[in-house]
Amino acid sequence: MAAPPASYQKELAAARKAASLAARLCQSVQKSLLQSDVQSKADRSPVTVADYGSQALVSLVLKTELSSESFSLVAEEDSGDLRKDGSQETLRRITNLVNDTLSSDGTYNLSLSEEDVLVAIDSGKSEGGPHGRHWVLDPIDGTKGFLRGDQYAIALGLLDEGKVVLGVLACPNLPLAPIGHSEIESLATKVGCLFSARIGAGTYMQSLDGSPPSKVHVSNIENPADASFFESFEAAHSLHDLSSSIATKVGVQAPPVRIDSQAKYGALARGDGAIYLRFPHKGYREKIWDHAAGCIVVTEAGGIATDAAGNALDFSKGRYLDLDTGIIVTNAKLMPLLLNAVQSSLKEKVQSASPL
Ligand SMILES: Nc1ncnc2c1ncn2[C@@H]1O[C@H](COP(=O)(O)O)[C@@H](OP(=O)(O)O)[C@H]1O
Ligand SMILES: [Mg+2]
Ligand SMILES: [Mg+2]
Ligand SMILES: [Mg+2]
Repeated sequence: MAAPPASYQKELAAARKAASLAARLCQSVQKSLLQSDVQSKADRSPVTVADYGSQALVSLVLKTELSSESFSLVAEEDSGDLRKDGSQETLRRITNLVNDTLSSDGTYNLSLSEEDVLVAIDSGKSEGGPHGRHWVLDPIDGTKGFLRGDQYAIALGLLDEGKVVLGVLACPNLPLAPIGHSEIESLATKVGCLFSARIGAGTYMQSLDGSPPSKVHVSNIENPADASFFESFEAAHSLHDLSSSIATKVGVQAPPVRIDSQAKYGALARGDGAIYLRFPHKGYREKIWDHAAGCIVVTEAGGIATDAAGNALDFSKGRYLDLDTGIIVTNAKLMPLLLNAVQSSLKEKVQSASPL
């Protein structure tokens, strides 16, 4: 008899637990961020004690909860810089953060040494690929937003035979109420959302402090004039001019909503806006941890995510996404219009760049 199809329920519960704990660690750091908490990586992007602490925690919780022999994790950070001279104080701070978060939760009777933390961080070095199961983690997506006190997410997905089968997005600063409509945003709005999705089972949102989950769905807007769109806050991450030309072409009237991280996918999954456009500068290669969890959160809520050529995102090629320019996300009704506008704006961009 054939084995029943995997339901991934146990894995999803472990992923929720891991991301919620990591969110707790990140929140405590964001409240009292010190100058010495922030380092610069070799590519000059920022990394903080919270990125490292979150990665160590998630890796530890998954291993403890699932006790599976073959554990593979594809994650953004590694311990290289932490092992260098002069990093002892940073490593001590990360170790304290991880241990404090574990003991505040009380579920695990664990106390980690500095070496344990380095090993936990480095268990994220897997190359992923088309076979078997691989967890995919961005311990803090939107580190620049995190540093500004804005949006960020802990993004955790699971690949099985190259496909994303579950995803969890913890967004500690995302309001529970819809965003993008300034008239209903107020300082009193409660924040902290946890999105979770399982293949074939839909997308749910709950508050990070433990409200019961409720099912969410993408916007069913058909007329682009009623749609609003999301893009990166950082102009260095996505071409704002290009998305503005696409939005104009398709008939969007509202100004872009610019927020950091995969919180964009979460907000889209619950219908806050109808479109997400991402067009990195030439030569940038997208990493799977920047999209795996977000992608299933939005597709299980009824959305579609493709590259600029309309191809589904392929997570089976290792640590990088192999795609034609850009990522576009919207509902099934708007996708054909949006794809046309994308193609036409990209053509104009090439024509205006080439010498006469
Ligand atoms: N030049 C660039 N172009 C596009 N994306 C970039 C980039 N430099 C960094 N990124 C990615 O953009 C992510 C944040 O996305 P967003 O702009 O939607 O907030 C970063 O994730 P991290 O913050 O995890 O490093 C990083 O992986
Ligand atoms: Mg990221
Ligand atoms: Mg990150
Ligand atoms: Mg980073």
